Amino acid sequence: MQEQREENDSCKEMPHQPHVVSLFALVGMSICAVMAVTALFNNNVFLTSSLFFASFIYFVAYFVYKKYDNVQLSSAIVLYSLYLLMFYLVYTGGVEQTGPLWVYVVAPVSVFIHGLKRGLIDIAVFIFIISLIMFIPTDIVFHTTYSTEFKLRLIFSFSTVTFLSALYEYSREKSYKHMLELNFKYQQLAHIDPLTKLSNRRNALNILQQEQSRIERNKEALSIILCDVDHFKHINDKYGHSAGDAVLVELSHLFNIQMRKQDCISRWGGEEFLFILPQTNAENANVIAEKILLKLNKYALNYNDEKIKVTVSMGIAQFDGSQSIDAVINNADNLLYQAKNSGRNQIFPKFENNKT
Ligand SMILES: Nc1nc2c(ncn2[C@@H]2O[C@H](COP(=O)(O)OP(=O)(O)OP(=O)(O)O)[C@@H](O)[C@H]2O)c(=O)[nH]1
Repeated sequence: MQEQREENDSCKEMPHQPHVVSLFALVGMSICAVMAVTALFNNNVFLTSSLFFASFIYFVAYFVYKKYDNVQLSSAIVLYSLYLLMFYLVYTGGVEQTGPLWVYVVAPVSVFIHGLKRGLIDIAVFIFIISLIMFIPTDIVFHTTYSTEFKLRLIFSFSTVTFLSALYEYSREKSYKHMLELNFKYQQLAHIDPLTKLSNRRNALNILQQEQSRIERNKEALSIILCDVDHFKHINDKYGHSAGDAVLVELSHLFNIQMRKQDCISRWGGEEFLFILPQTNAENANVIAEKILLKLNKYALNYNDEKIKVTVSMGIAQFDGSQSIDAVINNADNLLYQAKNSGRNQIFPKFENNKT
């Protein structure tokens, strides 16, 4: 149970930012539409229709995201239609050979959408194709020619922008991962007791709340055991505070061994522990509590060559969903108090099979 409830224990891949992809689609759609109108005024019919078509494709990308929530398909449409538009602009030269000026958009968009590795592979393929388009001489219609200086400078300056975009993306990914790690660490600190590494009181209460709704649905029994170390002050006074700490850590290991995987063991406070036992009635909880008591009675904890004998007292309360969590905890607390008052090293309530 504890394992399942532990917060994310690994840093996930950086997610694509769906909203930014839809924004790319909107911006692409608007810019292409404006450029198409400009080309229309310049009587460039072929460019006008190509840009209107590109604008429509960006609209499709936006629609796919909004209607079907398909970010991957929407990203692919945005990116590869951008590539096709750039190939077209480099091939034809656009208006007065200014078409290649737009290729710089490709670098940041590629690494943003596909991440560093895949983005750089895409860009390498892109550079290869525009080099082919520019350097391979052809007299096919609409193919424009550029000076060698222009072609080389375009490739070099585009590579520089790619390098800077990759650098930016690298530091963005790094800080994102660092942020996830910090987030994980603080979540751990908020839920785990630093000394024993058990769930803390807050986490135990969360778990009880979740279990309460489950019990209400499934009508299953759940028991809690409130367990307090006997005369712990005496252990601290006799062996020192560090020894007291070591006792708490050792007890936590021992409880972990005795309990089932679905049970939750938490440090309720000071020298007090709370066990949450799902699908367990009070009688069965008593069997587990008995096992712990017997184990401790035969056991002495080792601390700096000293053998420290430890006993615990426990109060068990069954939770059937009709009471409040506070009421069940109070019930267990009262029973623990009775166990203490009856001489400690025992469990309350007493059951038939209670050997103490
Ligand atoms: N070493 C150590 N001691 C702690 C910690 N938290 C609480 N304590 C000590 O636990 C002791 C609890 O003492 P009491 O409440 O009198 O209880 P007790 O001595 O166990 O007596 P009973 O519960 O009546 O059997 C106090 O001395 C606290 O200082 C901790 O994290 N480490």
